Amino acid sequence: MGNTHSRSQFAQPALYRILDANLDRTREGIRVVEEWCRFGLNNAQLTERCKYLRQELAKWHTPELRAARNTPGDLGTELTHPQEETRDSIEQVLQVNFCRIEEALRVLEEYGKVYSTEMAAAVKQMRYQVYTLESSLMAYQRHQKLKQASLYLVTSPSETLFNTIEAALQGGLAIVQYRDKETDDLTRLSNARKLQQLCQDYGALFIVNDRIDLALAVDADGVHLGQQDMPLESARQLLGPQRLIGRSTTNPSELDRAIREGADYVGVGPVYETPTKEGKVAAGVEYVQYAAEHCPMPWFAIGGIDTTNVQEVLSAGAQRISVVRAIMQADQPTLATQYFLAQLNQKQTLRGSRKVLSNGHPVTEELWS
Ligand SMILES: Cc1ncc(COP(=O)(O)OP(=O)(O)O)c(N)n1
Ligand SMILES: Cc1nc(C(=O)O)sc1CCOP(=O)(O)O
Ligand SMILES: [Mg+2]
Repeated sequence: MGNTHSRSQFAQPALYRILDANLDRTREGIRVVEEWCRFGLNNAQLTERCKYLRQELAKWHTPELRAARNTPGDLGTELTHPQEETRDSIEQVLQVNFCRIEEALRVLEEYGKVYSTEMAAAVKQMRYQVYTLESSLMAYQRHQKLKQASLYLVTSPSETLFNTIEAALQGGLAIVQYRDKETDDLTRLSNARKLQQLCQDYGALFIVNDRIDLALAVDADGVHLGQQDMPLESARQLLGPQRLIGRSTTNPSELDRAIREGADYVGVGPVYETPTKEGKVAAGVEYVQYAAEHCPMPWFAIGGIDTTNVQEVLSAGAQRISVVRAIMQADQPTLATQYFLAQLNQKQTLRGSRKVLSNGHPVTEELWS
């Protein structure tokens, strides 16, 4: 490689082996991520970005470096850690591999400075590109899950919090929001951590109500903010582009503002009066109808929804609902979850072939994505 610096006879084989091993490590890690972008997400743009990075790295993987390989003499091949042998989820596979890629790029950059300053500079750029790729991929995954989710459980304080949530997750629940206005921060932090882990184990999104600091502390997928909570612009600055932000809306003007301000999803309600949010006037099914015709991003009808009225909410145009009591207080949260999901799925299937709204306008959410 050009711009090669002098090095001792003794150090050269070791240097080449380090570069060769870390070029391999980086390319393999990128390939793992690439396969998910291609086959898991079907996302051509992300797949292309991985492929580009692999090809850029390959340019530096010269015969000279490959020739230094000495696998039988490499002590590292025998060193494994039990944590390397299992992965709980696809998210973990991706996280571990991004970590591996970033570490290996850092090694290439540092040792590359002895080998070729050009290589070190190129690898540094790649490391930044990998950070951006990781953010884009995580954001994309979250948005995909959000789009696919139709039932959203907002928690209430409960003696059986974790059992109830796990039971609902077993029933197929796709989003959980931790909402707790009663306990102290230490308990909140501990509860949020456990719920985040539980949701990750089941591949569900985990959102924290009101508290951006708590969401960041437990690496939640996002926050839910009401009209009296933090403005969206400040929340976005704190959370960055890759986490989800939900906004409560009660009327068309709040909805329009949430859309303009870049909310990822909105709550639409309360559809009915509810003891869970005492004193809040019902927005009614009329507002659900309005949202169905005007909301371009995922939205969840919320407030007083249970098994007796869910059909009315779906008939008004809701494709997604959010509940507290109907699952948190159900005798069998798994069955309650499955019941709501079945109602929602039935609605989706019926709507499947209809690509226009009752007023003849195209289905707006399809245009949004
Ligand atoms: C999905 C969803 N929609 C609406 C709300 C209500 O949020 P907010 O108005 O901030 O009220 P509190 O929940 O903080 O009492 C929600 N939490 N989730
Ligand atoms: C947390 C919350 N937000 C609402 C809103 O309209 O913004 S209604 C609501 C409570 C919903 O509880 P339940 O399902 O028990 O009626
Ligand atoms: Mg709030």
